[in-house]
Amino acid sequence: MAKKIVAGNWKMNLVKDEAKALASEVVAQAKAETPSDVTLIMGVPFVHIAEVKNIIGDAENVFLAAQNCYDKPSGAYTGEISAAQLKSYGVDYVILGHSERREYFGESNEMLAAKVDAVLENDMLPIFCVGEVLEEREAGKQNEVVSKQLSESLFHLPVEDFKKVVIAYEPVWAIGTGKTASAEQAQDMHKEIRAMLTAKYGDAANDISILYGGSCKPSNANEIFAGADVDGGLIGGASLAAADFVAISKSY
Ligand SMILES: O=C[C@H](O)COP(=O)(O)O
Repeated sequence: MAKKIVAGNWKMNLVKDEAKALASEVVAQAKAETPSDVTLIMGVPFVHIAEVKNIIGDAENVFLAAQNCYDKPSGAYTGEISAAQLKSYGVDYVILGHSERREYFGESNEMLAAKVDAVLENDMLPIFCVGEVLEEREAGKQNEVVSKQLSESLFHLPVEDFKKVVIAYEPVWAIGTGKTASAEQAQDMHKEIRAMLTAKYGDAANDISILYGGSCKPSNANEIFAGADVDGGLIGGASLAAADFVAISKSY
């Protein structure tokens, strides 16, 4: 069975004291309120990783994610961060292929395949984002787009590695826009994704967590998470308020 996961993506928000305060609130509230079968993840900017790791301490249900990494192991790549460096700070998950990285930093499916490999080689777990832009949705091409993203970045993996991947479906037109996919649209796409994974990897696909992302908040999480193939959420804006983020983790 797929694990229930609520992952926050702080994106490029918060300075040091704000990050420490938010992480402390999340850890305290999650301890008291998040159901024990839900994995809560904070996806934080690189500069906050050490502080947030320290705050998480030995909390049992809260994990740490980075928002990107480079695929090369080390060397003259000024400004980049390797998977091994992230691992050395105790990072558990790495968000890869977010639409903002695809759009603003030109990340291709091929580059992302190499990043997926680097993350897995360093014993961390990728949260791999897929999703279509508005024009693709309006042209009815969402299945084709997502299928290409999955096959070009993930389908080279042997099944034992593939089982470590978390998928996040984020329709780009719903990110930060306040426009959420309907619960039905989310479930339809998640079911399609599950079918694509099953066609490639068989029953192992049933254990893969497929998260929904895009204007998910306490007021709509319950309805979205009710979808049979929706195993949780990748939360942007609402992960910046501890009470909202933890409320979402109770929305199953
Ligand atoms: O990674 C998170 C997603 O981009 C969703 O962001 P949002 O919840 O602010 O729409």
